[in-house]
Amino acid sequence: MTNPLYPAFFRLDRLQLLVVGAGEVGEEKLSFILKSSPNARVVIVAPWMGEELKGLLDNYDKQARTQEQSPLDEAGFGGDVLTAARFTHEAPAGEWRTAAGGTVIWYARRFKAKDVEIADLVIAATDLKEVNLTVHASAKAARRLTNIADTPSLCDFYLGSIVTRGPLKIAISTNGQSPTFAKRFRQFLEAELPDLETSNLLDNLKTFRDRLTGDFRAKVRQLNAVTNSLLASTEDSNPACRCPEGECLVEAAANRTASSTISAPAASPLEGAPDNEPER
Ligand SMILES: C[C@@]1(CC(=O)O)C2=NC(=C\c3[nH]c(c(CCC(=O)O)c3CC(=O)O)Cc3[nH]c(c(CC(=O)O)c3CCC(=O)O)/C=C3\N/C(=C\2)[C@@H](CCC(=O)O)[C@]3(C)CC(=O)O)/[C@H]1CCC(=O)O
Ligand SMILES: NC(=O)c1ccc[n+]([C@@H]2O[C@H](COP(=O)([O-])OP(=O)(O)OC[C@H]3O[C@@H](n4cnc5c(N)ncnc54)[C@H](O)[C@@H]3O)[C@@H](O)[C@H]2O)c1
Repeated sequence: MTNPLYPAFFRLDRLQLLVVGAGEVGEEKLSFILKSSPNARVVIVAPWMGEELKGLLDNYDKQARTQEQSPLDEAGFGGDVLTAARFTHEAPAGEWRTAAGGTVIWYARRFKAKDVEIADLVIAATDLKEVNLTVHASAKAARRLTNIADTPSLCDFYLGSIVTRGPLKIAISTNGQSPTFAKRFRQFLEAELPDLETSNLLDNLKTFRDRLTGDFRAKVRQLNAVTNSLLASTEDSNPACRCPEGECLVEAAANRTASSTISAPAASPLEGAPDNEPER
């Protein structure tokens, strides 16, 4: 079977999400969306909201009130913080904020075809096939990207299982064949990738990258050289070699990269290292 899916990483602080349905499936989808993108801008339309989802949103809101809000966008690219879209002539039944600058606004009523107009991305998560089909038809007529939860044949995009380790984001899909495998593989990767060390490794690599001078090819050569050991350790199938000196792979790489970062002069210390092709 071929697998022609094309992954991309959305900035949900810059896109407006509409979620139709706020029961069990809505809670499942939104919990993963907000876990990965707590700065998302979400409008929910559903006559009622499940207690679990309410509890989740209340928790985000409580944190937002107790923690200092980060006024600038989380991704660190700068740019304007966009305000959440809303149906201006209607009173929402609930409104929640997150410490990361996200907003969730709930309108307690049935879905209307025009609702899709405020959104870039539309997710239907109701238990009623005819409602999901109406959402699909309205969203597609307005050329919105559409996910009809748990109905692959109607999805423009699938939601994936997500691993976040600092700046590293890994999205997993099984092309719709086994969401349970996607979940298990996420759990496997989460256990394999220690949070702090993976973040440190990437932070060190950024520092190293920022210090590099020279032309593009020279930079690529040096970055390839300093990251080469990551692959070198995995090439050995002996599991003992994946964890040299009792450290896990990423931990060891983070330590090695930290010393390279500290000692990296403007000119390459790594001349003569393997000249790998840039992975582009
Ligand atoms: C990854 C994840 C992301 C998320 O939801 O955010 C996600 N499903 C998750 C869990 C999960 N979903 C289901 C179970 C029950 C066990 C089982 O069936 O396996 C479990 C496991 C559990 O809950 O433990 C039921 C289910 N799901 C779909 C169908 C319909 C069908 O297959 O035809 C049915 C049958 C419904 C029924 O029988 O009524 C379809 C889809 N589910 C997808 C995503 C998309 C494909 C992803 C991919 O390419 O792999 C796709 C195509 C569309 C979409 O929804 O975007 C999230 C894991 C998050 C995590 O833990 O990390
Ligand atoms: N991933 C999964 O497959 C998964 C996850 C959780 C639960 N489930 C199963 O699915 C079953 C149903 O869960 P669910 O979330 O689909 O149903 P649900 O009954 O929990 O929630 C339905 C939601 O749709 C909303 N809704 C109904 N009519 C609407 C309309 N016209 N416009 C807008 N919103 C409308 C309701 O207000 C409610 O918020 C559960 O019993 C559970 O067994 C599956």
